[in-house]
Amino acid sequence: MKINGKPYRSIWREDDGRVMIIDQRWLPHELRIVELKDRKDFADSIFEMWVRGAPLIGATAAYGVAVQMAADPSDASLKETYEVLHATRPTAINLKWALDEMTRVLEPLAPEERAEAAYKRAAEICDEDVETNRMIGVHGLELIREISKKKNGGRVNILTHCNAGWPATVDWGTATSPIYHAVEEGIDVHVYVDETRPRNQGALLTAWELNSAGVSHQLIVDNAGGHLMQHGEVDIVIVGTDRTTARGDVANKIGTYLKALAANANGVPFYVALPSPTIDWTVWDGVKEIPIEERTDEEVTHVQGKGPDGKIVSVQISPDGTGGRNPAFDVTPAELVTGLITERGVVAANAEAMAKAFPEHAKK
Ligand SMILES: CSC[C@H]1O[C@H](OP(=O)(O)O)[C@H](O)[C@@H]1O
Repeated sequence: MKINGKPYRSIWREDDGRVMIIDQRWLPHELRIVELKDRKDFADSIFEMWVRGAPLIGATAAYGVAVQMAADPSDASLKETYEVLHATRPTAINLKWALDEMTRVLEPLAPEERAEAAYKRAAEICDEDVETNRMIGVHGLELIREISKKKNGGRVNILTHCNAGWPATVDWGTATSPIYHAVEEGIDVHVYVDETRPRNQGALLTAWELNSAGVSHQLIVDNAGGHLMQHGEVDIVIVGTDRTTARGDVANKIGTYLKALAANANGVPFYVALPSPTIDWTVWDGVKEIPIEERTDEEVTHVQGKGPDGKIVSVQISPDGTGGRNPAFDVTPAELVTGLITERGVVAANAEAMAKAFPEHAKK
């Protein structure tokens, strides 16, 4: 996507070999581009959310393996790197998917061949993510186009939660890709952006990218979505996911489940933009089986923003002595999901439809 007219990906490798990211902790107020130099940088960048979003976490881990292979391509190093990076965040399955993929490619190679092969595969994973998300946009556009036609070209109101946009991926985003494709086609689209406490990925990142792209949008508090749906002001909900099970249960940022309940109660279609590396074919019941990351109290008791002097500050919003509980994700059961927007098309949220769309993964 473009920032001030200049195209960016969220992670890239410079011609001189350095791996660069946009440190998202400072957006939208500061664009800080940093090099990830060693394995610790990569682990810190994922755990501390300099980069975040399931597909981007996977892409970052892939490059983390490559940088480590350049430092030490031994079997022990490859195994330890898998463990170190895998331990950073538990919910997004793309992390394990990318580490498994890098291991699959590198394990059979002689150590001296591993660094070059790792960088090549990491770059492919990034390019594949971009194309996957573009296709999610192409298929999701159909849904928006249908609503627009039903409204005789009237404005299509879309609600999204957290940031499943360009900063959550290498490019395009997943939930935002259909939006960008619809705007490119000239469809009148308006996006209600959930702020998404506690880290406000919606307020800080989704609003920023939509603003940069000139897409009509308004920021809303997390608790306003149900009201807007009750009053017919939301035509479709499109969210991302960090892990979707083989039967279509969807783990996504905390609060997604509540939006799905409200959508279901008000007859609003609830779609999940789902790149296939985010499907965990090994789990069935998302509520029982998907590990939900618990993050720090401070993310709940404090909020970050730009102070009067323009500096980014974190302020305490709750009394001294008040602790917090901070589950970072929840699981929306498949029965609340209208459909899964994948790179291969819109698929019903059930095991049979998913296996048909991705036969290479269907249990034999
Ligand atoms: C396209 S995946 C985006 C997904 O990741 C976010 O979580 P986090 O910001 O904590 O990495 C959120 O669940 C988004 O929907």
